[in-house]
Amino acid sequence: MRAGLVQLNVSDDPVANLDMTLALIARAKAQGAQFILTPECTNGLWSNRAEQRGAMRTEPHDPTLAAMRRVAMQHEVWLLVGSLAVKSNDPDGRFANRSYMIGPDGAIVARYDKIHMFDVNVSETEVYRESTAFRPGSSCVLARTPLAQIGMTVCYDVRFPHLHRRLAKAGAQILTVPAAFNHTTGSAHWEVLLRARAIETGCFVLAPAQTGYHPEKEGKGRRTWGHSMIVSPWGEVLADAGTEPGVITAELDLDQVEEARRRIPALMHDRNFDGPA
Ligand SMILES: O=C(O)CNC(=O)[C@H](CS)NC(=O)CCC(=O)C(=O)O
Repeated sequence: MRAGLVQLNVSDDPVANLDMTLALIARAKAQGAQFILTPECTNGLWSNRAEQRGAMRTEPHDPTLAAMRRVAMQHEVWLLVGSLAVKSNDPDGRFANRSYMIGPDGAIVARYDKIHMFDVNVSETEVYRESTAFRPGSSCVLARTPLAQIGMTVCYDVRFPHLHRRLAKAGAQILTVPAAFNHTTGSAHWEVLLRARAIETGCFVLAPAQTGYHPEKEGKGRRTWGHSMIVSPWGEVLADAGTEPGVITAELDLDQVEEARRRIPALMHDRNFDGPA
């Protein structure tokens, strides 16, 4: 199976973001991709949460989601929409940061709400409080498709290895890590984290990412790292998108999942042990 990852540089204009996304999905299809993936926050990144609130829709009324279902049907591909910010039923009015697995008939076969919120002071000037705008999910999701068993995660989740291990033990062959990784932590951690998750689990890791400069955040620049990546179950980087918007593809041979786990059966070697709780 050929996977195609779309790397985006979104703004706070969902219409322009959708145009760019559709053009790059068409390019991935032209390059032979049967499974196409887009980054976290495909419908946009906002600097101003009040403006974002005005632009967000509930799931049945989200124009990006409707367009993604149509384009999956049009190209007859499986499509992982890394995430969309959608209005949820949260009592505090927060959005969901929700990832969608869409089939070639346009049906939504799985939804995953990002569990771990990026509430982090990257530096004195770079502060993120994702949980003020987004309501975290509380369920781990494995999408069972005819393509593969696909463990769904989003961005900051990549730092929580037990989530990935649980997905792999439940049968995942591919882990999806759509992201809007920030530039500072991306340069230090992104590739290492992705390769570690692949090696630990014996899964392919598909990580479509945002790249470049996004609308200013309360006067502070927001810059994402790019480097969308396809990693094999042995931990090799099969493709790296660099820093420009675009598409990368790679052929995924799912037999490599079993092979990597046969060579290093660490997934089966868990033991109970005593010690600090
Ligand atoms: O805020 C929004 O609108 C959309 N959400 C994001 O972009 C999220 C939270 S700020 N980004 C991350 O999780 C980056 C994680 C990261 O960079 C790391 O783990 O180092």
